[in-house]
Amino acid sequence: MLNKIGPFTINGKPAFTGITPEQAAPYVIFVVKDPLHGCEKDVAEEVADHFDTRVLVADTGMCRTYTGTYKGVDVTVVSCGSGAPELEIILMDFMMNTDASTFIRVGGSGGLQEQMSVGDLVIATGAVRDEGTSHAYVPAQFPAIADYQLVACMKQAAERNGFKHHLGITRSVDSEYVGVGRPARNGYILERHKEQFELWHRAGVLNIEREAAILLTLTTLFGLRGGVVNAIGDNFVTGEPFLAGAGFEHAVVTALDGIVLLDAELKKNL
Ligand SMILES: O=P(O)(O)O[C@H]1O[C@H](CO)[C@@H](O)[C@H]1O
Ligand SMILES: O=c1cc[nH]c(=O)[nH]1
Repeated sequence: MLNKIGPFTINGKPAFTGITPEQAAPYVIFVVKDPLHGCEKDVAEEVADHFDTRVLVADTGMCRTYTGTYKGVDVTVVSCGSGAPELEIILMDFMMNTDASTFIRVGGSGGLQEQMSVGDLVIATGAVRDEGTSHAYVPAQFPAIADYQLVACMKQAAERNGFKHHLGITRSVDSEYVGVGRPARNGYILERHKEQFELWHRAGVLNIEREAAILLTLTTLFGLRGGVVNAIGDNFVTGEPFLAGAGFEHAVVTALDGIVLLDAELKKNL
């Protein structure tokens, strides 16, 4: 093959995360560093504060990574930028250089159905691939599906914690404005943007955000375990206004407790 391209590495480590393979746990949580979660400090540190033990593995400025234990299970958490293009490169650092097998996005999203309140959780069973990055990998007909065991374990975790949650489809987009039906500057929005909003609402999609589809496409494509739990930060249908951090802690605990339940289930089947 003419193409002789090699991997991105700096000082022998994966360039974007700076992680060393042996410092990645089998379970990896990805969180977006943006102000929407209402965190005072780096959002990876917020998650790592739940761990029983933790080590700062790397901080490249683009990503901060902690690995530790939570209720006896090894877990890694990475904070990174938002959108599919950024999550792709972070996922590939882990997928190409470590034995991590379970990848979970914990984040925020906009509610698309009236029965959802700000602060509720959506555990995705799958994602609409309305972003661009996943289409570079595999045609649109290929489904972005969450791992059924991981979904079941996160659902059980949410139930045990008494967190109001919904299971269903999350739609990932690239445009947080007209792409989701949110008017841009001067109220700019086209009929097709409004139609798209109606379409996905009627199709029963629960929430919109930007990273679920790339994560679930790649984990499904590469035979890995993927899952997404997003809090509802605002609601397009009821007009309930955005509240920074609403439900984020619940999403974090749902993912962490879900991992503990999944780990026990997998060990039982060994
Ligand atoms: O709430 P977090 O997880 O940051 O993610 C949501 O918020 C971001 C918008 O800035 C989008 O990327 C969307 O996915
Ligand atoms: O809370 C959120 C996050 C992403 N997109 C939204 O519409 N709301």
